[in-house]
Amino acid sequence: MIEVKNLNKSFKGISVLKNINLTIQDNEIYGLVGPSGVGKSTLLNCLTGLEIYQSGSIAIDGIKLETLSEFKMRQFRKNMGMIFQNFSLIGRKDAFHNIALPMECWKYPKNEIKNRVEELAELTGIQDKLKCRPSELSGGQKQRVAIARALVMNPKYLLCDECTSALDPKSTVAILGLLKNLQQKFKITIIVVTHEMDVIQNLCERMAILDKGEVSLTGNVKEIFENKPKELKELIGEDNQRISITLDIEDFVGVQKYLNETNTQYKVSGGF
Ligand SMILES: Nc1ncnc2c1ncn2[C@@H]1O[C@H](COP(=O)(O)OP(=O)(O)OP(=O)(O)O)[C@@H](O)[C@H]1O
Repeated sequence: MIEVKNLNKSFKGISVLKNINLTIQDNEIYGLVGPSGVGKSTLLNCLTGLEIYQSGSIAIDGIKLETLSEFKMRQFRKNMGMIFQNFSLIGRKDAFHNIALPMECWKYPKNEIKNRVEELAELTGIQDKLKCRPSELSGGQKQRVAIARALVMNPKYLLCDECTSALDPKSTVAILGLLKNLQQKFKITIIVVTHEMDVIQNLCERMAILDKGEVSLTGNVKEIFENKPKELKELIGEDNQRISITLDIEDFVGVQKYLNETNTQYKVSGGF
């Protein structure tokens, strides 16, 4: 379980995350959404210990990250897989060695690495691509390599930062299906940062909306999209729709009646 309490993070005195409180349960798929620049990636980086924070606390399975030494933090990071929009693969290595990289860094025996890479390649559907370099793969295949690499150390958490934003709709659906299957197979907790509301609705059970560095709303995805609270409307731009129409005075009376009956806000300006 991830528990974020009163988290504050700033860069060079400029506050980015303000008093963030979040709880993410084991084995759930949790969505983080919010306008560009609101601090979503920064929050993910705080969760993986890649960014320090000025105050507050992040406890993952009861371990407070702010208390970990550098060595313990490195050990802890084995538990956190990450995938990104740009895949972050190493261009000169083939898919096999991209996936194997974390295990090689931790000096696992070669046969163990081979077995694990082949198992994950099969699960992610790239068993015939292991000798290909990233430049020889499609976007969807690159993301499958990145997912396999993120899971190679058998992490408990998988953090996805805009992981389908660079993919076409068909590849997006395939990757979302793959993530769901892997979540069930390995019983991992997945945190998804995205701009795509379809991704949230298709993949996540609960979600948080970040606004101006703060959590403006948390809750069940289905309920939030059914009830459309103002926080969601603001995010998807439905709160503020303005249309401008020109009417003859005779027509205006009927339209005005309708606007009043439907509680629609309007402004009248006259002219010839
Ligand atoms: N290393 C850094 N140094 C200084 N400022 C940073 C750094 N990283 C991020 N920021 C700033 O922190 C704010 C939040 O950035 P972040 O990337 O977390 O936003 P985001 O919500 O993920 O945005 P997007 O949806 O566009 O990816 C931005 O104003 C950004 O410029």
